[in-house]
Amino acid sequence: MIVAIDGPSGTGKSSTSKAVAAQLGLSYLDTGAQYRAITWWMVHNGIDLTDPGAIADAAGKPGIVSGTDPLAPTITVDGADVSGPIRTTEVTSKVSAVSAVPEVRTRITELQRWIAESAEKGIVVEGRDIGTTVLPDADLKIFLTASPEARAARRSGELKGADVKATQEALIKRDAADSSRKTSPLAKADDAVEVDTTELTLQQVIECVVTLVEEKRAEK
Ligand SMILES: Nc1ncnc2c1ncn2[C@@H]1O[C@H](COP(=O)(O)OP(=O)(O)OP(=O)(O)O)[C@@H](O)[C@H]1O
Ligand SMILES: Nc1ccn([C@@H]2O[C@H](COP(=O)(O)O)[C@@H](O)[C@H]2O)c(=O)n1
Repeated sequence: MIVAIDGPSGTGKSSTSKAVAAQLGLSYLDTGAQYRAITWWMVHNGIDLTDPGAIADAAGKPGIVSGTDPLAPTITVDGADVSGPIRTTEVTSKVSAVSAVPEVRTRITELQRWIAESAEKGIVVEGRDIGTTVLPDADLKIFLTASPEARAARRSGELKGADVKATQEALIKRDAADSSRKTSPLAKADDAVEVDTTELTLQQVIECVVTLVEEKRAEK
């Protein structure tokens, strides 16, 4: 069972995917963490992120490993735990420039496909292009949405009182960059089920996705 969950920033992909995977005994892959990890490495190593050529040249250098236990997901770069550093505002503001570079996407996509193929009990993979590009044959594709206001309120709550307006502007800017890049942009696959989470609690979204997975399992 391969489940692809895509959608814009702050729609609840990570929270939902982790909970669904844990509940159903599946592995879990946070593909955003991989793009964040490669971005962190580039910042750390002084790569000029305004130069796509420099990003492309460096794309193959960091060794990125994702742990896929939904109860304790991990991400390392060259053996170092970067789960904290990849969540800084600096990495968040720079990740779209790195993830837009085709050489970065080719490398990370290969890694994601290998991880999905190796997941013996099945996997929930979340990101922006999983249903369209990475795993177009996934058994179930979900596209989560929510209003910009709801997403900004959720993120500001998480960032302990961050300004809601500034948070909303930042996430709209990141979504615009991710949706407009040439190589595998953020997009809903034609056969994905769209779930608008604006008026739903996280628990309701989890239940909805669990039901959809169980229906697919019953069909197989
Ligand atoms: N339906 C919901 N109702 C209220 N809060 C929610 C809901 N879904 C998720 N959240 C909260 O919103 C925040 C963002 O959720 P999450 O990190 O899962 O989103 P995401 O889509 O993975 O974001 P990103 O793509 O930026 O990583 C978290 O604090 C989460 O607990
Ligand atoms: N499949 C994906 C997943 C993510 N990205 C890029 O990574 C950024 C961070 O993602 P988060 O889910 O951790 O917020 C995101 O803004 C994209 O630039 C991607 O390109 N493809």
